[in-house]
Amino acid sequence: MKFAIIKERKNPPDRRVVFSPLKLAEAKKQFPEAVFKVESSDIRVFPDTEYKNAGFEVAQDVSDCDVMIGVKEVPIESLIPNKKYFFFSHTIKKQPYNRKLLKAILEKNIELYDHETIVGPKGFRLIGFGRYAGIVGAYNGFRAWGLKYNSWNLPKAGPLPNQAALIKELNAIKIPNIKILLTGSGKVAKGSQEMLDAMHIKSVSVDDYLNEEYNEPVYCKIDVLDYNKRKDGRVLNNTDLYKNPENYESDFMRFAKVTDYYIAGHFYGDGAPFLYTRADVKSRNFNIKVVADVSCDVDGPVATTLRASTIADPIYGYNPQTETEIDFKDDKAITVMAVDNLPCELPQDASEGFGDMFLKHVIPAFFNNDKDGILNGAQITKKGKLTERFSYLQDYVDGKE
Ligand SMILES: NC(=O)c1ccc[n+]([C@@H]2O[C@H](COP(=O)([O-])OP(=O)(O)OC[C@H]3O[C@@H](n4cnc5c(N)ncnc54)[C@H](O)[C@@H]3O)[C@@H](O)[C@H]2O)c1
Repeated sequence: MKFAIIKERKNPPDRRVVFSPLKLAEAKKQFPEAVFKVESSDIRVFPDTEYKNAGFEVAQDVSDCDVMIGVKEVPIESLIPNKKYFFFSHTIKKQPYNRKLLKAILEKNIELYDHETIVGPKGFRLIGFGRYAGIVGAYNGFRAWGLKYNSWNLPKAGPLPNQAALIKELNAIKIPNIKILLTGSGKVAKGSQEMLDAMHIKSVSVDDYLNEEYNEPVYCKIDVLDYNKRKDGRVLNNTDLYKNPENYESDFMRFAKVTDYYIAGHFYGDGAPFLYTRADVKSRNFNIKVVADVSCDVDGPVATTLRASTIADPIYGYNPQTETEIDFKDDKAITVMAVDNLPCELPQDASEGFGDMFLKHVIPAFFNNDKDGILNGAQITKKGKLTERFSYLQDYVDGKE
């Protein structure tokens, strides 16, 4: 089996790669029978020379390989017919902008496997970048705070080499005695928490957070049952909320009253109460000044997020009275950082993590007859047709919806 690590061609460029030179060497060691070839790239976070030095062939032409492994969508003109491809295709939610791509994949008899559709036996995704989003999101929020209040001037995350460098920057500034709220219990929240802990910011309980004053910065990490309550007053469990969101209402304002900097790292389930609405933000009890919205559900549960922002221009202001965007430095503004592709700002670490996940969960399937059904479950197209699991995309491909 011959695998190609392909060049990213999407714009703006994504510097991540599925295998760093180090992880590719690990893959080769574990699977000596596999051949790995690297397509030359001048935008990848690891230069060609590092792959060459690790003993891999780097070439302009990888059309002799069987399996093409990339990160983002491959432009139609670069798709090589009759190959297997792995990348984030952004087609499974019928995204209109990628309809032509999926059509071309079928026409070119390509077997498409999407990183998003690679799931374990319980249906959980095996490839995800939440942790890196949480790491960069927390950092970007502190950066936004410094710019808003002219208290420090942190560099952007993208040009810094790795998480350790972000932590070094944060540890060189003096955070005032603010209260920091973090929502979520998954990978994003964990990534943000890593940063707060690395800054030695004290973690406090919900009760203390709501009631105590501190002469140091503190943070509180909360989950769904902290910021939602059942309308009938009963206290049940997370599953009850996931299953019956209509029985709940938001209990977020008690946190908004005391919070200065809010990091949104939760997963928002459809039908759940909004954490805070535009009306809530108008309240005198809403004291949040900076929001790093990593969850980034636009015009929804975190009402200050009017739109996703970009790595190039990550920060904007929200005017609570007019419910519109203003300069984030304006006195009236709540400052919002809502970049929706944060892992791209940490390409080196995210690539190392990508390789770990891909080597653990996907590469073995090529050599064990796919005994756990990883490839079978993730496959979107086969012999010019949609697979059964993805047959719901037929109308989308045909341009009927
Ligand atoms: N801005 C970015 O660049 C970026 C990058 C990655 C992820 N995200 C977003 O961040 C959010 C969190 O991602 P993650 O990787 O931490 O997710 P995750 O899958 O690791 O964690 C989700 C958590 O939510 C819980 N959960 C499951 N169903 C739920 C429901 N109905 N309501 C509330 N909680 C539920 C799960 O038990 C789990 O603890 C997602 O909305 C994701 O799209 C944003």
